Amino acid sequence: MLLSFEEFQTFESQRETYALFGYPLGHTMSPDLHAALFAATGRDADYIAVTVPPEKLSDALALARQKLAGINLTIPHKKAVIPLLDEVDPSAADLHSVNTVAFRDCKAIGFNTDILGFAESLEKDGISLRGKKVLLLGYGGAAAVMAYHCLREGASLYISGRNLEKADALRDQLVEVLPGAKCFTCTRRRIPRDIQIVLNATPLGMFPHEDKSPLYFLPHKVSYVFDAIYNPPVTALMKLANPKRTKTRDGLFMLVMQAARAQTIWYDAQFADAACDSILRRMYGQMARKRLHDKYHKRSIALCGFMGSGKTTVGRKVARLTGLPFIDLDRYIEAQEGMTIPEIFAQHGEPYFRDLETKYVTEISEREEGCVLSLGGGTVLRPENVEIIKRTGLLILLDTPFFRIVKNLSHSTNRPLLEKEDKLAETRRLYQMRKPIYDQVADCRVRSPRLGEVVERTLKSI
Ligand SMILES: Nc1ncnc2c1ncn2[C@@H]1O[C@H](COP(=O)(O)OP(=O)(O)O)[C@@H](O)[C@H]1O
Ligand SMILES: O=C(O)C1=C[C@@H](OP(=O)(O)O)[C@@H](O)[C@H](O)C1
Ligand SMILES: [Mg+2]
Repeated sequence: MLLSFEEFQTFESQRETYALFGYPLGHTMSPDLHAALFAATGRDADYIAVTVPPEKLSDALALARQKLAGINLTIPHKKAVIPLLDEVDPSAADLHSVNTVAFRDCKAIGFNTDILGFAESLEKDGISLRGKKVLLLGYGGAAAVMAYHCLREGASLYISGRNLEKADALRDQLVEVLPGAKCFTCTRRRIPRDIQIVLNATPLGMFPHEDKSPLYFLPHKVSYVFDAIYNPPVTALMKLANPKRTKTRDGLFMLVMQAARAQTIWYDAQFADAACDSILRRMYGQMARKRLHDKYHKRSIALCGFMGSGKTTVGRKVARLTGLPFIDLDRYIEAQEGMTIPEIFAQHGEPYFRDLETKYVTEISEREEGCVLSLGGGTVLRPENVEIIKRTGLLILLDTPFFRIVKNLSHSTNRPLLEKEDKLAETRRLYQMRKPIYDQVADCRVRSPRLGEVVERTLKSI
């Protein structure tokens, strides 16, 4: 729920309620994210977003003390709220940045959980900072959080960005609160060659300017890239990394964990790793759905690929994570025709089945409501079908390695095309014939033998 300040003045909470204050507040994932976290701990609580203009922050905080159980703050309130609070946690005070306020014993106490979110995101990837040479791109609020954590953990930090004076100002602010910290600034041309970790806290590469990157190449010793951006989930900077040598991480897990830690502060919420991972996957699902509309102007996701590549299995999971309805074309045809696929092939032959595919693909594509549509392995071989699918759908290829496809098909009995004496030879023959067509028609592709990875990569490919 998004409220204006005026609406918030008359707002009456039905149950324990938390809020995000910001200005302006466009699209924010926080209400959905906090709702998912409340659900994970079984907390009966609401989370709302309130547009609070800077001059109303003091009034809004006074109202919050009466109506709310806790608040989060975003731009431009993180610093401005500090003089209005009764107490401020030392890290938040050092950073001049409060993103979480708890109301305890009639006191408003400020914390910064962005630091915790960043720390837990690095921890998830097993990254230790002690003694590492770290390059930080940017000098704004997110950069300050990341720099503070790196320096506290004993990294040598190089801050770079377009405006070196601002980088110098951030360095001076940090060295003042962390005396002895190894903090330097450098122009983009003087980046040390032996940098091991790169952190992006600039907005360069954020949707819709996805081709922008704060660097053109990575120093050759870089083993980890963290980008605070989460739309897109894979930024141009992250794409510079060679996956064999360099791990990458986008900013979504940091976002999830700063919210989780706010709930820990508010009501001592504890989250199992599995619960956070499951919420992270759902957030990737929501982001994929948003990008499907905003970037591609489509309402559906269609999965293509060879028989046994995982279209049906992956499609069902992608549907659950995006919240879109799921349709498997083969099951849809079977339900409409009252016959199984092998029965249709046996009684009417393949050309008849292909006409049914065109008929039902048209029907499904014309629906107002979008869906995740798992196609049959042969559906995209007809150019007409591809054209129909792409009118409303983004076509993603599950480019599953051949060895995995063969394993997946080993127990299959309901694929009439493979009912040949030498099933493996026929599988290979069809695969080699079709592979160039799949490659040609797909908008995006996902290649991995591991099912869990395929689902997440499918969402991130959008
Ligand atoms: N990457 C994978 N790893 C392990 N099993 C998989 C993988 N992809 C698919 N499977 C399994 O292979 C079988 C066929 O998958 P399915 O989703 O029916 O493929 P398709 O719809 O593309 O023909 C299913 O039993 C599924 O669980
Ligand atoms: O590749 C094909 O031509 C076919 C694939 C099957 O779907 P799956 O790809 O889901 O197995 C099914 O549509 C039919 O047996 C024909
Ligand atoms: Mg299938």
